[in-house]
Amino acid sequence: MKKRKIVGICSSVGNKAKATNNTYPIIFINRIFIEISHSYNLIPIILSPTVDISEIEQMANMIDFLILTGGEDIHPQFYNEVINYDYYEYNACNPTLERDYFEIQLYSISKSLGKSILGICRGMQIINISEGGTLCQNIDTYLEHSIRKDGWIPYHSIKIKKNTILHQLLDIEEYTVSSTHHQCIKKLGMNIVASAYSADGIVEAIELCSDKQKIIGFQGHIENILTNYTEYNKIIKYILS
Ligand SMILES: N[C@@H](CCC(=O)NCCCC(=O)O)C(=O)O
Repeated sequence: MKKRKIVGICSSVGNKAKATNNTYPIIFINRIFIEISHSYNLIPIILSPTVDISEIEQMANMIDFLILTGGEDIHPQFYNEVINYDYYEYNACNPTLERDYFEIQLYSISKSLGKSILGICRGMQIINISEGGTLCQNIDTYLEHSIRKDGWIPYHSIKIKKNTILHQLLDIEEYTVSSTHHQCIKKLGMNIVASAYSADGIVEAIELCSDKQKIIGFQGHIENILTNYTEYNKIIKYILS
């Protein structure tokens, strides 16, 4: 039997389990990543944050593909800034230093091993910070990028830059994405190419691809809109195959 490849999916850290009403710490992912993995005949593995470097190395060796998922704000200490907004409002129940450290290490090791990497939202920000870039800690532009308090998710259009892998894959100049973030890339990391922007100048996609490696980041949630915005399947296919 042909050995199935493994996709490692990073998880969020929380402290509430709705089903049981307990307050134990939990880790969780959006189930869509499991479904996407299965649709490519991959075995999904949920990666829990750890600060044990040997564990991180073993995880990176075990997987074929890495998905850095969305979630909490990355602490600005990882890009040499102090907090300049209400960090605790956005990360009320989740001190995320452990996850931040874990994902930055995991990204670097996975990259050095030549794994294909997809970063979504926070995941794209992890890629940028790991490559020496920085974030704008709180977006203040005319477009709506954050999820509203009642759960309503804004959509906006993005412009795709020519001469990028993203443009090669999608072969379109403009598309739409759903958006649930309040931070964004300020300074691009070394060698990172910004491949899409929103009308207010926010970096919406990045890439760091070569003949040997595929690394793509998306600020919007392409994973959640694959049925209606089918072109995004091409990105998933590019990374996971
Ligand atoms: N905290 C960062 C990143 C936002 C982010 O990843 N949002 C998605 C969270 C939930 C999900 O994965 O669907 C920011 O606000 O910029």
